[in-house]
Amino acid sequence: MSQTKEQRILDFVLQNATCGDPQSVLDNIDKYCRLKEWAMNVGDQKGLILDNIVKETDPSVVLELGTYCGYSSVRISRLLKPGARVFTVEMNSDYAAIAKKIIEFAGLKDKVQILEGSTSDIIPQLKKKFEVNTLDLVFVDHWKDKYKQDTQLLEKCSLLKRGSVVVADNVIVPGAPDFLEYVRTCGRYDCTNFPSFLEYMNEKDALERAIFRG
Ligand SMILES: O=c1[nH]cnc2c(O)cc(-c3ccc(F)cc3)c(-c3ccc(F)cc3)c12
Ligand SMILES: [Mg+2]
Repeated sequence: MSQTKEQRILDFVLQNATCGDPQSVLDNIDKYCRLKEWAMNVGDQKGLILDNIVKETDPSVVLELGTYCGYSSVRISRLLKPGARVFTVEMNSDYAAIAKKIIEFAGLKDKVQILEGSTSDIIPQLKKKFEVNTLDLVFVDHWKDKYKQDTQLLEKCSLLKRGSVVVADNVIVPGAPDFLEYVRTCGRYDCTNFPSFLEYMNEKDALERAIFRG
């Protein structure tokens, strides 16, 4: 059966990265996607900004919307203290299967739980089914048209507390203008834009950090 791009990324990692070494997994995904086939990982440049936000936040409970191949799950969970957890939501089961293998190869399976399904269905289940109280960090990186509605759903489900940090990828390319307008004007978030570049390209992109005021 012909391989998918995501299977080729996994194979490259398995053949070139070091088992149990998250940084080598990240470096090899970046190498493959820069030199061979572009893919929608947050990448090394925006990834460094995300690293700094994770280190500043030192979260115990992280929610990621959009797992893809697991690159940012590895990126985030490699920085977490013992006992801290990442819940990552992916609706594409082929992507989820690849991500599971990449996260396991990186040695991070005990820190990351992949939840397969739609964010609209899973977010309302986090408290009762996954024993989540509130979220310390949310990385929004799934689909531009769902950023605003899912952020409002997090509020509605009382999953954000004062100081909860929401970080969104791609707020320039492809852009999420309704999300940006909402978090910047609704009065419930302190927003900061972090200009960078689209992964593996010279196009301008940015992360937006929106800290919930409670
Ligand atoms: O959808 C995305 N989710 C999460 N991160 C993404 C990302 O980091 C980058 C892109 C992206 C792709 C192609 C391009 F020219 C510019 C940007 C996308 C995306 C946008 C529209 C699409 F039709 C399919 C993919 C996503
Ligand atoms: Mg992205």
